[in-house]
Amino acid sequence: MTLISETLTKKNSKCSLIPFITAGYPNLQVTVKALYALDEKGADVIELGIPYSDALADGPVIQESSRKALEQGVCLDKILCMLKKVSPNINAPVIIFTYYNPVLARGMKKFIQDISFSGARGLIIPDLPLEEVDYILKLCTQFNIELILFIAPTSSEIRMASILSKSPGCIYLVSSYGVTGMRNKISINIDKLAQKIKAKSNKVIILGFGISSPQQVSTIAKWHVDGLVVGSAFMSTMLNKSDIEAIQSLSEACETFKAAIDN
Ligand SMILES: O=P(O)(O)OC[C@@H](O)[C@@H](O)c1c[nH]c2ccccc12
Repeated sequence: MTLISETLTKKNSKCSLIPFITAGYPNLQVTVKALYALDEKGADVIELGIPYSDALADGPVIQESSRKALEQGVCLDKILCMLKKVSPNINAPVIIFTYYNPVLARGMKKFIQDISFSGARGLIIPDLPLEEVDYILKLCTQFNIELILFIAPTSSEIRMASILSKSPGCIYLVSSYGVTGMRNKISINIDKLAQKIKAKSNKVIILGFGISSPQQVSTIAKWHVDGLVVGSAFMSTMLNKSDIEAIQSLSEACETFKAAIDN
C-alpha cells in the first residue's frame, strides 16, 4: 500500500481531513504558511492545486484563486521549489492536483519525476482520460507517487469497474454533479455509492465536492468514506484578506472542521 492510502487508512477508523488549497494564492509565501498551518491544525493529507487558466471543473472560488495566483506569476517550477523545502517539515503527505494539460506540456515523465523530487506523494488529474491511465500509472509507480482516480455519481458500472481495477489504492468519489463549490446538501445516495465501492473493492475512498460546513462534516464522517476533501469552503475563508488574516481564517476553519469529524 502506498503512503497516501496508508495515511488515510490508519486513523483508527476516524475519517481523515484533506484540505485543498491553490498553490500561490494569494502568493507563495502564504502557501508556505498555509501548508504548515493546515498540518498543525490536523490535516491528514493536503491537496495542493496547480493554478490553471482553463480549469473546467473548478467552481468560482477556486477559479478566482487560480486566476490571482497566475497573476502573481506563480508557475510549476516555483511551486515545486517551494514544496521541496516544506514537505520534509510537515507530517501530512501532499497530493499534487493538476489538470492534464500542464502534465502534457511538461512531459509526463518529467512532470511525475519533478513532483516526486519535490516530496509530493500523490497525484490527482481530474481530466485524465481513462485510456491514458496505464502509462501514467507506470510512471507513478516508478517514482513512488500514488495516482488517485475519480468516480462520479454518473460513472457507469463498467467504467467504475475499470477505475477500481486500475486504481492503486485510493479513489476520489465526487459527491455531486457539476463543478466544485460549496453546497447546502450532499445526497445520502453518495453514502450508498460509497458502500457499493467498498463492497466491490478494498479501496480507500475520499469524498469531495461541496463539503462546506462542520455540520455536513460530522454527518459525512460517519459514512463509508475514509477522507473528506474540503477546497472551496477553506479557500473562501482566504479570499480578499490580508496575508495574516488569510492564514488565521484558514487555520480556524481547519481546526473547526477537524473537530467536527470527531463529534
Ligand atoms: O471545492 P470543493 O467543493 O470543496 O471540492 C474539492 C475540490 O476543491 C478539489 O478537490 C478540487 C479542486 N479543483 C477540482 C477539480 C475537479 C475535482 C476536484 C477539484
